[in-house]
Amino acid sequence: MVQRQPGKRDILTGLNEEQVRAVTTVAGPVLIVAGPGSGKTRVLTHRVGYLIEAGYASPWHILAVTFTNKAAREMRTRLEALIGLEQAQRLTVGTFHATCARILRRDGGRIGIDPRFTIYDDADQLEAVRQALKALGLDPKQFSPRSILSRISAAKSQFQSPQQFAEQVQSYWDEVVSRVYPRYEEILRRNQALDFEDLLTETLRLFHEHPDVLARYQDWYRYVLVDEYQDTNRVQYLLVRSISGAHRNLCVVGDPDQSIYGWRQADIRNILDFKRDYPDATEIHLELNYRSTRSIVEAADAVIRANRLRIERRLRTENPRGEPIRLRECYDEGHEAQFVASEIRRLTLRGDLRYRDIAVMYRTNAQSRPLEEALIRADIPYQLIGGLRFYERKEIKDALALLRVIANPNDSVSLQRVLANTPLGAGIGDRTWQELERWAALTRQPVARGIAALAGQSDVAPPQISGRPARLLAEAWGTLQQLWEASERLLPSELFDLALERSGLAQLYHDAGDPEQIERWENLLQLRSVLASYDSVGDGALRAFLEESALVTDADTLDDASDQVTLITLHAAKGLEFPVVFLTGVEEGLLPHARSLESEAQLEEERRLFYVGMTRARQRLYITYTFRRARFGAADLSVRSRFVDDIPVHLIDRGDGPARPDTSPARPVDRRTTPSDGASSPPLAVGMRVFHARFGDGVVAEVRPVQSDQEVVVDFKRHGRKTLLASLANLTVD
Ligand SMILES: Nc1ncnc2c1ncn2[C@@H]1O[C@H](COP(=O)(O)OP(=O)(O)OP(=O)(O)O)[C@@H](O)[C@H]1O
Ligand SMILES: [Mg+2]
Repeated sequence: MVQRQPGKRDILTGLNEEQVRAVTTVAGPVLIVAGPGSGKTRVLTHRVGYLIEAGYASPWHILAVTFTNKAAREMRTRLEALIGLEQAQRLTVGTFHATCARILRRDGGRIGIDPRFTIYDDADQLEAVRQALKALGLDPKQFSPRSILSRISAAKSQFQSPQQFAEQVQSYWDEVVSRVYPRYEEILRRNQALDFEDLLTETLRLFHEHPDVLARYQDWYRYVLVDEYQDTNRVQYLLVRSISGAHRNLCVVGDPDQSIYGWRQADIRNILDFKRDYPDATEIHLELNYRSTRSIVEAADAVIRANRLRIERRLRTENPRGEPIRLRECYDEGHEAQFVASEIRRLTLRGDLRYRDIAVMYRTNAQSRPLEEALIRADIPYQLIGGLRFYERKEIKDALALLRVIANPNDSVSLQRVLANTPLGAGIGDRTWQELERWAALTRQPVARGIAALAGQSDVAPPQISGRPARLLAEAWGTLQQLWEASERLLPSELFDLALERSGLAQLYHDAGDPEQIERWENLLQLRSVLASYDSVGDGALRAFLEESALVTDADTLDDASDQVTLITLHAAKGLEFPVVFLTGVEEGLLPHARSLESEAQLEEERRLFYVGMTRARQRLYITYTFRRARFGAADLSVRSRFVDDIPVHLIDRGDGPARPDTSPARPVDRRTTPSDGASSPPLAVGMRVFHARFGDGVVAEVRPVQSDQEVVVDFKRHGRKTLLASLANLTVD
């Protein structure tokens, strides 16, 4: 096949002067700091193309690090168009985690890591914490495994060993964590598993202990490029510095104003310190935003300028002014969702916009539910990013656990899952499992070995299990052995079929009649088609597949091909762009999130998050907030986010009055008199004594006109100060 090989010129066309400089300054360290939509990612991609086309490097000498697998795939696709498929395939483009996993598979043996190691994803890690808690006799219901895990992950990413962590314990909570942490590590080691933190820290340890290995990678990756550099943490920073240490051809791009992963130990100093660590670095600023209309750019600029901890920089664009930013107050979250759905309907009916051009964003995952309901009711197709993902469904996890056990028999967490959830383990109860675990902890051997001993295939003293459970375990072991043997000769998709059949999963789901089971079977078939795409990979195909599936991050489920509205959290939306963006729930307590209200630094991070959301929009930006919102089961009055106040009024369109709930009979709206329905509300004035059904007696402190209604601030005797909408509050005047 003859491929069109574009030359240098092609790679530089369509770039502005500064972008060309960023692409062609190939030697030495380069720092590109620029605002959203200024072409940072585009520059990085073209730079890779340029290095190859201009003859500076062969594809295999280039390492490009992206923030998500999705971003990696996108970059690769663009490069295929720029430099041809063959060249693009030889590049290393991936996330930190994927890159490190590859390095450890190859060279981890030098520091005692079995190349067949399993990668524990978030759910596996939580399960390991749960197991550790149980082993310590602590109740997972009392000590949130999620919080413990995030504390452990934080410690690990700061190189704190369990011992070091224990030495600096200061609270009761830390004390609990310090007991769980070593157990957690032990469980991972016993299962030959690495968590996400390990992938990075173990790679660093490998480099540190074996300089010859590091030297090999340094020589290999002569050109290193990193996107979204502002969100790298300390460990990632050290990795980048090590790998690029010899040639120093390191190019990083980022935007300190978009640093939103502080809670995951991202360290904004990495970008600020770059110049100190590389005093000879070429620094390039990209000035122009190509993504958004002038209204959006000016509004976003005004919002971010209110942060104090930032380098003064102006965002500007030559794009047309476009439409104003649409700010809408809605009655509650149901009404907000209705408003979003009806706007989407309106926009798409006009014909120039498709569903996939539209994204609805929110601060927390839980906010997606009413939105989903409204979209379903309006018959609008959508995809949810970061909800219950495909890979988190039970049947998928079960099948994956089975495949993992086949790839690595010593992975006890997966083995337990297989025995607990598939017909393979039918009849094997908790008691049996507890004994196996006790045995494993005592002998410091993988559980698999205990089972092998029961089946008469290992010389170690077997666990104390006899009778029917022992027989069942031995049988299951026999089946697994057949699968191990088969895995040597079968293609991934063939192995999948065999594994599903032998484990009984196929019969369980396929032969079942009810729709839910059929849906599960369909999901399994979908998984099979993913596996089939690895059939052509050759040796190590199964492992490559398991690797990818463990590393899929939230943003990776985004499927560009389908015409669907995207529902996504602000965190996952980083780096993406959409013609139309709805930012919903822009309220105090949500954005900024309640947890961030106490510290200035966290408040600033929340503001950056809002800024990231605003700057995803190309043509139209909606900002919505509610008058009241159900939180923790009870409806609470909401206050519009302070961030909105920083948008210059002339850029805003508030619509004509508060957006009105649609009182169609399809969804009866309780108590939903529209605010303009003010006839029943008494005239209120400051100083009046009033009574409210829920809050009791109070005195009016303030009255403000809002569109066609009044906002009343009342000091209640028992419940303190509340802000109410006059037409809805049903206040009785004394
Ligand atoms: N010189 C240019 N001419 C035309 N369009 C451009 C140019 N540079 C960038 N763009 C377009 O502008 C948009 C934003 O570019 P890109 O995604 O690379 O920005 P970014 O700086 O990486 O943004 P973010 O900070 O949000 O990740 C893209 O659609 C890109 O194709
Ligand atoms: Mg980008």
